[in-house]
Amino acid sequence: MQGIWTTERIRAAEDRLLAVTPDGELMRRAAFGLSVHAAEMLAEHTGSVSGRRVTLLVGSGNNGGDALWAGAFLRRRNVAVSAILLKSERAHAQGLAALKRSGGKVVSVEDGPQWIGRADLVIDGIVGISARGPLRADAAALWEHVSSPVLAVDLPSGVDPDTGAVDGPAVVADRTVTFGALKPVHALAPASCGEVALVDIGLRPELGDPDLQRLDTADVAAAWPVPGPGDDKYSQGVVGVAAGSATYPGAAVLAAGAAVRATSGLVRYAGHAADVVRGRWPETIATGSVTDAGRVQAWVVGPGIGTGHEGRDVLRFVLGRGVPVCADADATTIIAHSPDVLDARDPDTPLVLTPHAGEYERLMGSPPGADRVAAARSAARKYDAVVLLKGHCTVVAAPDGRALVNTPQGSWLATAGSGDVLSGLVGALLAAGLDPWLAAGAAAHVHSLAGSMAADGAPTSASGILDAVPDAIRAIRSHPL
Ligand SMILES: NC(=O)C1=CN([C@@H]2O[C@H](COP(=O)(O)OP(=O)(O)OC[C@H]3O[C@@H](n4cnc5c(N)ncnc54)[C@H](O)[C@@H]3O)[C@@H](O)[C@H]2O)[C@@H](O)CC1
Ligand SMILES: [K+]
Repeated sequence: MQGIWTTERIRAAEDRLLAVTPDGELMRRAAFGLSVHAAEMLAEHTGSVSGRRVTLLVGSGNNGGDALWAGAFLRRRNVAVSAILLKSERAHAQGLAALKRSGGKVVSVEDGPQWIGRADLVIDGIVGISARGPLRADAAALWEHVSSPVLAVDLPSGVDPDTGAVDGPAVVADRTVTFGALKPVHALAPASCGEVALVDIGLRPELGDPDLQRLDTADVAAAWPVPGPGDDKYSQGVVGVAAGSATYPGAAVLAAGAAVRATSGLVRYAGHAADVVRGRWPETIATGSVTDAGRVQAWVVGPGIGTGHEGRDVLRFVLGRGVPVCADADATTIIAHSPDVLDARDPDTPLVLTPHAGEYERLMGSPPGADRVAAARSAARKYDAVVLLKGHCTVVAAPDGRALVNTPQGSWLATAGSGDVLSGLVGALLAAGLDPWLAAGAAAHVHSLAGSMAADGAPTSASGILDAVPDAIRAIRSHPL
């Protein structure tokens, strides 16, 4: 697992470390790491380091100090460094002195655009973890002129460090170099951060348990069910899928198909699309009703079942079986409109809810807002359920407060039916007995990997994602641990 800490926790840890570290040492460690990445980017983009031009955008805090010190280190490699001080009277004094000593040039904000225009690389040291809100007018005006690759110091300025929200002008970086630990912005705003690199400044021992996590490939590989020699089709966990309708059988085919592709046990289907599901997935046992579906170890319920009486009865029935349930799509809407259906649930059986923003609003009475992690946590508490909040980055929260983020590569998953595939994956992992929070997180991880493998740079579809699920699992399991 990769740990992620809120800026409040980072600051407290930095204070403890600063108290036992010589003055300026942490900033120099951070800045040296930053300068290494800057040189690497120059080499990547221009083929050389010496003789290249770097422009620093420098704000009034320590983030600007990091940039100035990095500029001084880059001078040692014969890089021409110019620094635009947004608040010249409040620029980091030691950093500025170091840059000047090294032969770096300080240029005025008015002359800034021409220096930015000539730069091979721009380093964003405008603000770091202490700032909130979009770029202010002076920085936003300079940002307009940037066309070279951008390296962000700690985080892209103008993006909220704790939520990744962008609410106005903000830096978009090709690479973000952060110090000591990942902050929420790095997992929640991949499009703003670009590639994220972590420079160790010795903070980890001061940090304690993370606030938020991200699954590594190794975590997903270790969690994914693999049958042993003693297993048969029942012992691996039977998945029940209650989805789709005679008019809309697609959701049923996709959710059942994902369960078929994700694990090697048995999948039962119950609903009005039984013939279509049986035709597409002959390995399933398909019946017309949940009441005669037979025994399963977990249910996926909701996609395409409708929100009327019949859908409610189906949901109530599966909630009362004493097995984990993944309630998706129409099932979330039913729960929002008729919360009494949850009375059928044995409180000890896990429930996973998978709302997108609109379904979340129905469940909670207000939209998720900028802080999607807090939003998922509060829904998890309210419903005593694991809540998988869909969006560009998927957030999974458990009622006990655990939360993880899945950071995707691109947005190809935003395609019709993609959610049906995800719920089938969650159901398969629940039936295999995984902890429901981990099941939802691992399913989101494989789903997004399958999406990017299926897309491979061009649009894909839910069927494409479904077909790529085995490749995604294979890629994860063959990844060196
Ligand atoms: N404290 C430490 O131990 C270390 C801190 N480091 C760096 O220090 C940064 C945090 O430094 P600071 O706490 O000085 O704060 P920042 O560098 O984040 O800047 C805060 C300053 O920016 C101004 N500001 C606030 N909102 C703004 C906005 N929207 N637009 C423009 N200016 C705004 C404030 O007046 C304040 O002076 C980290 O992100 C990291 O880059 C690193 O050097 C590593 C070590
Ligand atoms: K920054």
